[in-house]
Amino acid sequence: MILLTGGAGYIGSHITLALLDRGDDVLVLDNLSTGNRWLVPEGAKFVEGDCGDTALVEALVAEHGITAAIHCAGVISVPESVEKPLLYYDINVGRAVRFFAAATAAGVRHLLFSSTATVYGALDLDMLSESLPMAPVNPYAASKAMTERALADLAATGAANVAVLRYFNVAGADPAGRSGQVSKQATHLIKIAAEVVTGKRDHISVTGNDFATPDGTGVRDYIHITDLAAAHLVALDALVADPAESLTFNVGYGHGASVLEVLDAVDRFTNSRMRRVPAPRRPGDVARLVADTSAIRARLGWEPKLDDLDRIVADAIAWERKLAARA
Ligand SMILES: NC(=O)c1ccc[n+]([C@@H]2O[C@H](COP(=O)([O-])OP(=O)(O)OC[C@H]3O[C@@H](n4cnc5c(N)ncnc54)[C@H](O)[C@@H]3O)[C@@H](O)[C@H]2O)c1
Ligand SMILES: O=c1ccn([C@@H]2O[C@H](COP(=O)(O)OP(=O)(O)O[C@H]3O[C@H](CO)[C@@H](O)[C@H](O)[C@H]3O)[C@@H](O)[C@H]2O)c(=O)[nH]1
Repeated sequence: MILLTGGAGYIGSHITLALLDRGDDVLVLDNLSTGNRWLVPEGAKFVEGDCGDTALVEALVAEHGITAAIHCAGVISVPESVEKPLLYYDINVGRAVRFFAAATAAGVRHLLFSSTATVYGALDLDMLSESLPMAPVNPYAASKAMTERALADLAATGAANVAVLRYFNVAGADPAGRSGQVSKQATHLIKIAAEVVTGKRDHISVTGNDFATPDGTGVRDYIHITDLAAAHLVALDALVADPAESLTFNVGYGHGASVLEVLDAVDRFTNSRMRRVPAPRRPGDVARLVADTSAIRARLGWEPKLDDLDRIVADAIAWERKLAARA
């Protein structure tokens, strides 16, 4: 049985689906702070609780014979982290460390952690490779970098082996429509654009047009959620196959799109033009984040299947329409 925190959220629910699809047993632990109970896929066990609750985590590991843990629970917004830094250190460092301590104390030997491309900071490079030093420039990124460091130190003791996956910009939804992103206050570009398409909002703000990029807007490496989820399965298998090895991988496609290119893709899909309103840069934002993906491809044999911005946008909008019909 695999323990997965944050499984009532966007990414965790898709990883749960991927694990269940291949026949693994999954126990989801989530405090529903941003997640939704109805997003936890049927077939997974669910416990409502905090990942930093040591007694609860130890009891769950013992009761369910947990062998591996995937830690997706966390707070995720760069601008919010600038406003509320200590919340980010509390949840993404404090509670994460307590979670890993409790899990390993109770006997879990394989750990997988949701990290982020933003740990690289504001390097002006075409591609970011895992060999670069972490240089976070906002509290969200710093919180993830600290937990990465704690896990490296833990792995060095031999208590567990660890896979750190540095996600680039995750978007889209399960192609079968079983899950997708649900946000009370969306902050992600493609999610917000999809809300404009369904009429939940009347415009999109383009936050910054003076970055050092070809069209002045931020460039990101958008990856389909289904490809991201698949990376967790192969990473988990690698941890189990070689308990002496720990791994750190970028998970992206290796090419970027600007904000304007993303909005063009949405307009292509709807065959209309959404209202674009210029807005100031958001605090903490960097110009460009694009993955060097050679390591995960070479070591894990991971290959994307849905590497297509139009496909990502189409799946995001299909999910948004489903949510709108549900409301
Ligand atoms: N969305 C992205 O583009 C992206 C990119 C890089 C990394 N990440 C990381 O992926 C992970 C998942 O992100 P997401 O987009 O699915 O966000 P999300 O908000 O949809 O999911 C997070 C889940 O964690 C739960 N949670 C939060 N604090 C908790 C706690 N203390 N105990 C138990 N559960 C708790 C929430 O209720 C929610 O269900 C995060 O760690 C995030 O930093 C996301
Ligand atoms: O209404 C909006 C929202 C965003 N943007 C821009 O769109 C780009 C992408 O922004 P967003 O979708 O919010 O993603 P990021 O700020 O890049 O952060 C995401 O991607 C990171 C990995 O790169 C993750 O670590 C974070 O958790 C996740 O929120 C940036 O240039 C933003 O300035 C806009 O122009 N208008």
